[in-house]
Amino acid sequence: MRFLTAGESHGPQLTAVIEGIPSEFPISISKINESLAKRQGGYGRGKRMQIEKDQVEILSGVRFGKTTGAPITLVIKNKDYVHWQKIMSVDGQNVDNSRRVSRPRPGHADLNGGLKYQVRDLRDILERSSARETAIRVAIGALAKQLLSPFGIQTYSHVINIGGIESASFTQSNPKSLETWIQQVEASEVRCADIQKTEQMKQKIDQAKAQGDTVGGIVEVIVFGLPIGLGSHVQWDRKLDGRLGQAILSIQAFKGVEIGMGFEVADHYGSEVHDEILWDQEKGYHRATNRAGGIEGGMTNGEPLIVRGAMKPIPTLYKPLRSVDIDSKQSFEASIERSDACAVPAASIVAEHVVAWEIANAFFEKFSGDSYVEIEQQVKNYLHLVENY
Ligand SMILES: Cc1cc2nc3c(=O)[nH]c(=O)nc-3n(C[C@H](O)[C@H](O)[C@H](O)COP(=O)(O)O)c2cc1C
Ligand SMILES: C=C(O[C@@H]1CC(C(=O)O)=C[C@@H](OP(=O)(O)O)[C@H]1O)C(=O)O
Repeated sequence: MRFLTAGESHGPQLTAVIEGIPSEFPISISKINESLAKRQGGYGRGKRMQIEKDQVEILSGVRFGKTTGAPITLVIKNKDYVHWQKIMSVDGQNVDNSRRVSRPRPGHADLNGGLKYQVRDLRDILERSSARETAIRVAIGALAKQLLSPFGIQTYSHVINIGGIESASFTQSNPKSLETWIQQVEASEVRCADIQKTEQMKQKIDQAKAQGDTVGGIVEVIVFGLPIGLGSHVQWDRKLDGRLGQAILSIQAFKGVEIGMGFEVADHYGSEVHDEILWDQEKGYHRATNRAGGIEGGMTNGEPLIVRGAMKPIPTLYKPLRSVDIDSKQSFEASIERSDACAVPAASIVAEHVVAWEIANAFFEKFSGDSYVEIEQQVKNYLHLVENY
C-alpha cells in the first residue's frame, strides 16, 4: 500500500490518494471524522482550530460503505481558504501580496526551503511544510485503523510529558482496566491519564504562553492484538522498527523516537533489558516482560507495541528569535504567524495514526490479497501454524 498527500495549509484543500487497499473492507466516514476532531483538540492550540472543523470526503475507491480495491481519494477542505484566496491565488490574477514572508522563522523549513527551491516569498515553503498536512495523514491512519480492526488490532495514544512535566508510560502505570484508562485519556485536555499531571501540564502551557514562549513533550503509542511476525529481519527497509522510526520522525517537529525501553537500554545490564520467553497451552509463546516494546529483529513478537516520540517546542514564538531579512540582509525579529503554544496532545493523535498506517502496511504485506476473504483465510492459516509451532 502507498499514499501521496497534496495541499497547502491555506490552500483550498488537503488531498490524499491511497493505493493498494484490498476490497470489501467496511469503511465508516464518521469514524474518520472522530479521529479528525480529536486531532483538532487539546489544550494550547491557536485560533486556526476555531476556524476549521475537519471533515473528510471520500471521492473514490469506496462504494456502499465498502472498499472496492480501487485507489481511494480523501479530501479535507480548508475552511480558512475563504480568507486566503487572493494570498494563495493559483493563476496570479487578483492577488494580495501583503502576506509575503521575507524573514525566515528559526526552527521552520523557511530558509532552507527558500534557498533550495530558489523562491523569494518564503510563504511558498511555509504553506507546504505546515503541520496542517497532518490532518490528511490522520484521515489515512483512521482508514488504516478500520482495516486492522476486524483482526483485533487496536491503536491508542497518550501524552507522557509536556515541558518536562512527566506522567507514567502505559507500561509503568500498568492500568487494571484498559477501558477506564482510555476514558481518562480522552477526558484529559492534554490526553494524559493522570488528572493531577493534566493540571500541571496545562499550567506549564499557560506559563509558556504568558511569556510568549512554547513547550514540547513526549507522546506514546500502544498497539494491541498484533500477530507475531509483522515486518522482517531479512532486509533493512523491511524492519518494522525502522519504518516506525521514519513514520514518527516524519511528523512535523518530532525530533526523537523510542521503542520499548528506548534510550534507557544504555543504562542497564542485558539481563535487565531482554524479555524471557515462556510457553503455555493457553497463551502459546509469550514474554515475562515487554521491555523490547513488542519488536525484536525488526518483527513483532506478539507483545503490545510501545512507540514514543519527542516533539520540540513549537518554533513560532510571540517573543520572536532573531532572523535575517532575505531582501536587506539586516537582522530582524522572525515573522510571527498565528500559532499554537503547544500541540503535543494533537500530535499524539497524529503519531497514533501514522503508526496505524505502518502497521496496516506490514499486515497487508504479510497477509497479501486483493479482498477481505482472501486475507481472512491467510490470517487464519497463519495463526494455526503459529499455534502448532
Ligand atoms: C499538530 C502540530 C501543530 C503544529 N503547529 C504549529 C504552529 O502552530 N506553529 C508553528 O510554528 N509550528 C507548528 N508545528 C511545528 C512545525 O510545523 C514544524 O516545526 C516545522 O514544520 C519544521 O519542521 P521540523 O520541526 O520537523 O524541522 C506543529 C506541529 C504539529 C505536529
Ligand atoms: C492548521 C493546523 O496547524 C497549523 C500548523 C502550523 C505549522 O506551522 O505547522 C501553523 C498554524 O497554522 P496557522 O498559521 O494557519 O494557524 C497551525 O494552526 C492544523 O493542525 O490543522
